[in-house]
Amino acid sequence: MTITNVAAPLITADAASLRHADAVIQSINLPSQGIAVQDPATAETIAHIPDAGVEAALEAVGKADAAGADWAKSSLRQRADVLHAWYDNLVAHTEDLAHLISREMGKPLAEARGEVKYGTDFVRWYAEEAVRPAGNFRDTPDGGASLLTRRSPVGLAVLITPWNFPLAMATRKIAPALAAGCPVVIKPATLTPLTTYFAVQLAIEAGVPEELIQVITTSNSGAFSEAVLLDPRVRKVSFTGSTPVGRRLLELASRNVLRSSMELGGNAPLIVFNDADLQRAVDGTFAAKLRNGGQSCIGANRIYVQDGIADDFTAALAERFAQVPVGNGLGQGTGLGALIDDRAVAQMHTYTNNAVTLGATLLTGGHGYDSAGNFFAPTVLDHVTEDSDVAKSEIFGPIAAIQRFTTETEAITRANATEFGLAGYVFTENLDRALNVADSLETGIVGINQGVPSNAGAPFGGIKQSGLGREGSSEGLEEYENIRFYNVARRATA
Ligand SMILES: NC(=O)C1=CN([C@@H]2O[C@H](COP(=O)(O)OP(=O)(O)OC[C@H]3O[C@@H](n4cnc5c(N)ncnc54)[C@H](O)[C@@H]3O)[C@@H](O)[C@H]2O)C=CC1
Ligand SMILES: O=C(O)[C@H](O)CS(=O)(=O)O
Repeated sequence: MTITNVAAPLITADAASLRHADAVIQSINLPSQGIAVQDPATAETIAHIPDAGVEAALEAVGKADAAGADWAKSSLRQRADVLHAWYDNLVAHTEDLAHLISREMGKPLAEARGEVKYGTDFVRWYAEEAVRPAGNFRDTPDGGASLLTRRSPVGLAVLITPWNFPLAMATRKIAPALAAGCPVVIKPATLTPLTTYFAVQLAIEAGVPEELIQVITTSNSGAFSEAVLLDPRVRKVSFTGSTPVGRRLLELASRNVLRSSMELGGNAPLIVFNDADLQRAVDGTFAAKLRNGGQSCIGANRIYVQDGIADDFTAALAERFAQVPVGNGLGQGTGLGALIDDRAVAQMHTYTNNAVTLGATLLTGGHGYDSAGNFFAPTVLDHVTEDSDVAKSEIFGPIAAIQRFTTETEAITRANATEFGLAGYVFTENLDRALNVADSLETGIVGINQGVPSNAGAPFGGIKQSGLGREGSSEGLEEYENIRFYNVARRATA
């Protein structure tokens, strides 16, 4: 099979939406011009961001550290009020944020609005969580003393985020850090940095102390992390991105024994049983695969379908994929936007060709477009073999790779045959089977008849080589807290 591009019409950007996005970009205070930021749908340069060196990064550490001294002394109510104000300001700018996300990352405007809802939910959750009383008073088992436990801010946190959810990955880290009383230095991906700059600008407008959140962008992220993670003022690192980079950051974090949160790569299995509700399984798989154009660490990567339902399922899924409108995320009705860069598109061609060469059947898609943008068609491959690259690698794109199975035990064994353990999915109308399979999956997250399991109220994170720690819910706050205890001697006074 050869790499093909087709001249099928792509949806173009709506002029008013482009003007809206570019007006937001103009409103962002970018301290200097260094690195070009491109629109993945058109290859246009839409902004230039600072290219900070080590000196500027360490200066940011100093500013955050200084601002953090007062923030650590703030009352829980003060922290909550500021986070509520930031939430309100973000929500008030939903359209600005959504247009900006679409412009710099490529996702359809409707999905970008969904990300704004998801990302702001983290700020609201930690505004509410900030005042939750934590700690307790207990007696030692043998008496004679009491134990008081309390929580304190872990200290200056370095946050490093990926390009695929430019707002949500930033707020999922900044909000709990602030709620716990910590200052932050955040380094967003240089592919999609503008949303972080804008969101932090809105935070300062809402009353977050000006120097408490420092944003650093740099073309040399390795030098950045080697400098800041070895700085004694830094006490925490929280990273979302690929497992190889996570390993490197953990090596650096080990030097000063930093508290570390790692949200890393995935290879999610999605299992459809014969007793699944067909429509529910197709809808859930469509969402789990095509959300964010498949560029999600929890995206359905290996789709296992039981023999009895497989023909109907694959035909229905292929029909859904074939109907997805492809084009500029700022266009009317776009269902799948541009992928983040041309390397991603080339990778989709390689994955498709490799799978078909090894025996897979291409049911729909499998091609790119004659365009300056990074487009690849929604693709469904059936009868994928286990030695195919798509069966072993994190696809991170709009390719549904379907494999068939016969027994429940076989499906679980194959699903767990990976070093990753972030998310998994199971579709069945049998409650016992759903919970038995969920219990057996070696993942931190399971979607049961549900293709989008993420929620600000849930402790998001992986096991095995998909990461350490959790983000979201009350567990996400503990990542930024030290738990301490006082042992108080007691004696009778009456
Ligand atoms: N577990 C999760 O929640 C998520 C995991 N990911 C994973 O991330 C990958 C795709 O996202 P990418 O941004 O391409 O990942 P990436 O790991 O290449 O980059 C992520 C961030 O780390 C920075 N970075 C890279 N090398 C660094 C270094 N040596 N020191 C400091 N920072 C460094 C990048 O500039 C970016 O800001 C996939 O593997 C995906 O599974 C992506 C999103 C969420
Ligand atoms: O970047 C990702 O893939 C996210 O962590 C997945 S989610 O939390 O947005 O669902």
